[in-house]
Amino acid sequence: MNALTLPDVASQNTLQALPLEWVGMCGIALPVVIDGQRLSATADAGVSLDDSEARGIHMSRLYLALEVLESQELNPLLLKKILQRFLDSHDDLSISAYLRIHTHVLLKRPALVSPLSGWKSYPVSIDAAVKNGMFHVELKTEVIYSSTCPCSAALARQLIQQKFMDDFANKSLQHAEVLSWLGSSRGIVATPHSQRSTAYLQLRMNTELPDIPLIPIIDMAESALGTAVQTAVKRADEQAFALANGQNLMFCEDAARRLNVALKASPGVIGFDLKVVHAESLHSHDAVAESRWNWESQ
Ligand SMILES: Nc1nc2c(ncn2[C@@H]2O[C@H](COP(=O)(O)OP(=O)(O)OP(=O)(O)O)[C@@H](O)[C@H]2O)c(=O)[nH]1
Repeated sequence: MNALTLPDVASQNTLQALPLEWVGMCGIALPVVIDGQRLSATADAGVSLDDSEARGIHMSRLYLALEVLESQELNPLLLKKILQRFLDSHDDLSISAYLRIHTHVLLKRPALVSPLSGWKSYPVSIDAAVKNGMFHVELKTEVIYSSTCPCSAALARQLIQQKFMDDFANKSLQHAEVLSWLGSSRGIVATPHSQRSTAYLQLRMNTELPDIPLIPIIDMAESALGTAVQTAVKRADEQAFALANGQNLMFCEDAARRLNVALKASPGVIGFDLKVVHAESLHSHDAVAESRWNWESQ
C-alpha cells in the first residue's frame, strides 16, 4: 500500500492576502473546575491571523491546549498558560489569543428564617485575552433580585394615611381597633408594585490573583441589593422577604449605585460595566440603569 501524505490546506497560501482579527472555534463542550466544582461548560477559543498570506490557523492546536481545563482549577494563571500555548503553537501566524468560557455555577442558598435551603444557578462567562502583549481577564455574571418601587411605596402609604383619616375622623383612638385596622386590607388599602430584576455584571479582574473570586463577588452583589431572590420558602421566609423589600425600596438608579459602590470595594475588581434591568410590573417596558468604572472596551 502507498503511504500518502495527508494534504494540509491550512499551510497553503491564500489567494486573498488579508489578516483576520479572530479565527477559531465557538461552543467547544468541555468540563471546567471552578471553586472545586466540576462544571459543564462551552469554550470559544481563537487567535488573530496576522500573517495575511496564510490560508488558515491550526484549529486542533487550540483544541488540545484546552485539555488542562478539565482537571485544573480555572484561575488567571491557567488561562494565561493556555493563551500562551495558543500563541506558541501559532508562532508565525498570530499575535493575539482569546479564550471565553461559558458555564453555570450552582450555589446552595439558605432561606431567610427557616432551616430550608435550595440551589440557585448563576450564568458565568470568563473572557481571557492576550492582546497587544497585555493579558486581560473579564468575568461576567448575573444576579436576580426583587425591587420594590419607592415611589409606589410612598403613594401607597399616602393612600393608607388618607384611609386612616377617613376611618378615624372625630373618633378617640382605641388600641385594639387601630391594631385590627392595621392588620386588615380595609385599612392597608394599597400595596406598592415590585418586580423581578436582573443585574448584569461585567468585571475586569486583577490578573495577579491566585483565583477568580466569583462566589465572593456574587455574595457581595446580593448583599448590596438586599433582596436576592429566594429558593425554598415557608411563610416565615416570605415575611422576612417582605421586610427586606420594604427596607430596600429601589429604583433602578438606586440598584446601579449600590452595585457600583460595592464592586469598587471588591478585592480583585479593577473595572466594570454594569447594567440593571427592572422588569416593571407598572409598565410593559423595563427600567434600566448602567454604570461604569475604569472601563473602556477592549
Ligand atoms: N483552519 C481551518 N481548519 C478547519 C476549518 N474547518 C475544519 N478545519 C479542520 O481542522 C483540522 C485541524 O487542523 P490542523 O490543526 O491544522 O490539523 P493538522 O494539520 O493535522 O495539525 P498540525 O500538524 O498541528 O498543523 C483540519 O482537518 C482542518 O481541515 C476551518 O474553517 N479553518
